Amino acid sequence: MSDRRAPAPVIAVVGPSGVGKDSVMEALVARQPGYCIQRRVITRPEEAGGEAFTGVDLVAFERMEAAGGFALSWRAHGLAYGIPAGIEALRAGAQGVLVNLSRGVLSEAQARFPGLIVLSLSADPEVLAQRLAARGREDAEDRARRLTRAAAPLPEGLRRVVTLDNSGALEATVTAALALLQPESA
Ligand SMILES: Nc1ncnc2c1ncn2[C@@H]1O[C@H](COP(=O)(O)OP(=O)(O)O)[C@@H](O)[C@H]1O
Ligand SMILES: O=P(O)(O)OC[C@H]1O[C@H](OP(=O)(O)OP(=O)(O)O)[C@H](O)[C@@H]1O
Repeated sequence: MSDRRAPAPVIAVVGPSGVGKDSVMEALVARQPGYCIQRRVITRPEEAGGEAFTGVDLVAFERMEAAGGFALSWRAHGLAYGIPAGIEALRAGAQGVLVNLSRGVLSEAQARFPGLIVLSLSADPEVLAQRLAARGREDAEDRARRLTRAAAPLPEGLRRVVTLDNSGALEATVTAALALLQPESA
């Protein structure tokens, strides 16, 4: 009998821009030893701030993509996003690996990562608009475009979905998320 542990589940944190995906991910990792975050590669300058990510230009991104460097990649908001293939090494040593994904890539993610858990966050429309504005990274036009995707549905056929409203305090969301995720990821 092998004594190798199965890879940790990938926990895809999804929801509209400004809903709090990165904040919830950071708070979950701070509260739950064994959880870690897989950083994304994004065609955005690292100085833009926000989550910790690897910023590359489109030529470098497409080179990495063609070389099989991404477990998943997609385009949104005029940017290209990739989840490095190195996520498998993180899964080998963790209890859960959190990634910020597009809702549009979830079916592919479930096929790529068996046992995928989706943590789907929502917030009231006025809260979303306020948070996006407070973040201050996008101009008004880009913010308005992002808000039109706020209610985008999840694809059919996802097997493990945890849905939470993050309109209230971050701590409340994280406590609820841990209670719902831990039995599943233990
Ligand atoms: N529960 C919350 N209560 C108050 N502010 C929050 C909460 N969750 C996130 N925020 C704030 O909202 C903004 C957007 O959060 P962020 O985590 O960047 O969202 P996303 O990754 O979904 O775009 C940030 O300024 C963050 O500090
Ligand atoms: O298909 P959707 O579910 O609408 O998602 C589209 C993109 O928006 C989200 O980005 P995020 O809110 O993190 O914005 P950012 O990557 O520009 O920070 C998500 O991480 C995807 O990259």
